[in-house]
Amino acid sequence: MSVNVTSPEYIAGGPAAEVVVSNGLVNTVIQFLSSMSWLQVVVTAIVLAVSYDQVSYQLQKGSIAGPKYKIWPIIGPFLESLDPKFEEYKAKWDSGKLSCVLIFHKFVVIASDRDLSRKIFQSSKYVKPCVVDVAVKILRPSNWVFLDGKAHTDYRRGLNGLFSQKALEIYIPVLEKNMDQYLEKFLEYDSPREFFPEFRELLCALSLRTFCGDYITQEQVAEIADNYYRVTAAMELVNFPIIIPYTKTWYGKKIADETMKVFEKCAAKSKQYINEQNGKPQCVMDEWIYLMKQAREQQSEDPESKLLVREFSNKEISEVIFTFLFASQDASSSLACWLFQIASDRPDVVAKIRKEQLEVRNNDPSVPLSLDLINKMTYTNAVVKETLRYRPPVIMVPYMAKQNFPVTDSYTVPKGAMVIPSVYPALHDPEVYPDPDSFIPDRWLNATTDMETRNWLTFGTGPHLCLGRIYVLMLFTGMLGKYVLNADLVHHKTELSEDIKVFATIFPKDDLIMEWHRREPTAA
Ligand code: HEM
Repeated sequence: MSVNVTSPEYIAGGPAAEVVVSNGLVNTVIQFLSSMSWLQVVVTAIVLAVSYDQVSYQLQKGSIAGPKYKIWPIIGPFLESLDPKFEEYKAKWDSGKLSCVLIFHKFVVIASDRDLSRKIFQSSKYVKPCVVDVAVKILRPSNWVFLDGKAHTDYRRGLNGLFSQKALEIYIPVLEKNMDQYLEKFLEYDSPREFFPEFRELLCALSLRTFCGDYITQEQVAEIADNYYRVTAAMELVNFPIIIPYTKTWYGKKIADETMKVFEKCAAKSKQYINEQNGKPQCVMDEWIYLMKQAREQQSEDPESKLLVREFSNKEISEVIFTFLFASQDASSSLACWLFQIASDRPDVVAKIRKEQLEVRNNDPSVPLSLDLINKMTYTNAVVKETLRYRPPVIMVPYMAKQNFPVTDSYTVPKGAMVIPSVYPALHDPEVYPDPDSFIPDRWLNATTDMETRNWLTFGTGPHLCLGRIYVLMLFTGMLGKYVLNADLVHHKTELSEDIKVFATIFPKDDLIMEWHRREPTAA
């Protein structure tokens, strides 16, 4: 807290008295400084800065858990934050329901408790999502993800229809065609390889085809899939205030801008197809433009009716679609890595999935995917849900306190602090998920309310709840079933396979070494 010594609250007397006192004080300080050597001035400045830093930390920390003193003066655990370790996060969660650190001047409060995490997610009066500074430059300041409160809720209402059951049904044939192509590619590899990059490419291609259909060319898909990692790599906690050519942030922004340009052109083509050729929606863009058309027609019939979906420009569409890619790419790649690693390590789980896959298709493996079929895959879906619990891709979500936030009766998060609800501890709560460090898909066959709601923070909760959550479950249930039915997955385990690497989301530390072999889907 800074104290203004010239403020009326601080000294009694009128404006004239204020000037006299502050002049006197300034003179005393100047006299004191001029009697010191430069070395003494520098040492005094450092001592004052370090003391201020410690006092500020102690005041903000209050009663919650955290190091007794800020061990590294000024920078705090900044170096650790550049290379985050899962074990360090875990130690923080174990240290208390609320704990804290101070990195430079940024005070960070971490909630590990389920109820406190939910409270933070749902307190939009006090908090808003917090992104690293460079995200605003890369995603553009006009992007909807930076809206807050009512403006955010209203905008989001226009996007909900893109992930309704009806819309999801439309995307399945496109997804299946692309899943098949990648399955062939994986089966053709003649030796084991790291599947972390393979899955990143697969998920990028699936997302791009779902979002843009055939308006995006195969070359554009390949180029975006190849380069997208530069966007993730650019999102560092601390960046230089301006973007310097040929640095990580420069490449990140370049790729984002080029990708948004591609999306803008796709949106123009989709408008032509839906509006001028009366086409049937086949991808997210089509569905969005179709919903706009429907809303327009409804309003022309009934001018008094409120527009359900307003008109979005091609540029706006391109920015929103980019946020979908941004939100999905790392989390979905993380889920793919854990899901296929876990499945290949557990032949009993694979056998049950295969049995179910044949049953729902009446023993005809050529039956194409549909929403109806996927909804019948109860066990396969349980495997996906258990993976999302056991290895949740997003382990915590940073928010920022817009004002002092009384998070408990005894502790108030100071305005401006980062406040982070954690996802992982709620999903490893032994009272709700007994034996939480074991992978037990069957637990989902008789799920309790707490399992599916109060503790289920995998996709967040509250006004920013993940827009793609139902799509994720549908896509991965369909894909796991199909891949396991058609391939034998061999995992080359290393001593790092079970260790967790944090790279925006979480991945097996050895990048998952696998090989895939073709199998006869009806084989016993
Ligand atoms: C395994 C995959 C995924 C996981 C684990 C995941 C998880 C999350 C989480 C934890 C949040 C923050 C929620 C909050 O603050 O309450 C989020 C937000 C979001 N997700 Fe996902 N997500 C996944 C995939 C996707 C996909 C595929 C899409 C789009 C197609 C998507 C779109 C979004 C969007 C747009 C937001 C921001 C919503 C808003 O601010 O209103 N996500 N996701």
